[in-house]
Amino acid sequence: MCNENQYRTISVYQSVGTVLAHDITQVIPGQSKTPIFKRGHVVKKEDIPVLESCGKYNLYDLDLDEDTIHEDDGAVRICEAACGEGLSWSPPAEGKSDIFAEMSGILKIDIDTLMKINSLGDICLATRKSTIPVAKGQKVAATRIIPLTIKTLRLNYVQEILQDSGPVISILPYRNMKVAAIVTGSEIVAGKIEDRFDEHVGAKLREYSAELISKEYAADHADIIAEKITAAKAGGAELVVITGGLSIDPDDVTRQGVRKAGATIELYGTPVLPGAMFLMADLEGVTVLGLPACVFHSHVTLFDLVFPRILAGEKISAQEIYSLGHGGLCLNCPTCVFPNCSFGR
Ligand SMILES: Nc1nc2c(c(=O)[nH]1)N[C@H]1C(S)=C(S)[C@@H](COP(=O)(O)OP(=O)(O)OC[C@H]3O[C@@H](n4cnc5c(N)ncnc54)[C@H](O)[C@@H]3O)O[C@H]1N2
Ligand code: MOO
Repeated sequence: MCNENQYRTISVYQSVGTVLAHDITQVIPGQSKTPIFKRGHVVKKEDIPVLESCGKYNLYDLDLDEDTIHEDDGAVRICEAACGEGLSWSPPAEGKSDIFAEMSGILKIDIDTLMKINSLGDICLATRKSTIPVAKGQKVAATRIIPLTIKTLRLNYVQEILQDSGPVISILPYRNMKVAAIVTGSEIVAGKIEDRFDEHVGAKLREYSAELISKEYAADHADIIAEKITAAKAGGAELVVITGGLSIDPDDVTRQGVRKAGATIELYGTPVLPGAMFLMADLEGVTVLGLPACVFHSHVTLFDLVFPRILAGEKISAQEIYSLGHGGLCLNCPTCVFPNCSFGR
């Protein structure tokens, strides 16, 4: 650990003229937690009662040698080593730097390396959950060292781990994707039920700036659905979304249509609610998603977990979707805070 001689203690009553070795925090329970004095502040007579009110009776007068790194510099060095492209960080306050997304996309965390770093015990790297969609400017992580100072060698070791692994935190940006929609349902084709695609699924495509290149209606016939899928691919779709017809009625023939189009069904049936009847298929490199009608009445479904990741270029396996059963139950809260909840995490 650190050389004891570097940590001289001074009574606050004799501290006038002392340069503060670190930010000093004032906590007012239930109200605020702010650095009331910053590192480098020169203590004045009138500061003494304020320091007392924060419960500070002694201060450090640090004398760091070149083998020792201050907490503020430590935080910055961890940010530099842990962050990939598309991230920025705040100047340290109270020894901690916050890390922000510089672009919208999918947050990726190298969980194994994160665990390695945090298991060292004197480094804190706290992140949001991997694979959540984040918007430009959102906080995604924060870091600090635990002691006030750390040996340079120790931080060099952290940097070596990160050099070997590559960035622990990165953002996969969304691509502009051409999406074709096929809305199934003979009742919709006949005009008996008004199509609500645009306000539900369409809104989500717009939210992520995906390009809706076509929207076709298909009655509940496998051949018609297959034709529409073939045409969507020929029309340049990179992703085909088909709604409805995915549960257990005789009229639910979307799956048969996908098969007739020649696509390979990678997944039908999931442990995620809403989204149990979700389908995922591949048609010569074009992803085909079957969205059960829950997308028309639930604010959030499995589609919200999968769609942004596809836009970011990720290939999601059936096995990964099966693993979502743990955390796969949406509680349909009156005020939805997704993705900041346990759904799909
Ligand atoms: N006995 C069972 N009932 C249900 C099961 C089940 O396994 N056993 N599965 C449930 C699940 S899970 C889902 S999800 C729903 C819906 O499944 P489908 O994808 O087959 O939905 P549809 O039958 O095609 O439509 C249901 C309902 O929604 C209306 N709809 C469909 N598309 C649109 C649209 N574009 N705009 C407006 N409304 C639309 C449609 O007219 C139907 O009224 O099944 C559960 N039930
Ligand atoms: O596919 Mo359904 O969600 O379980 O509504």
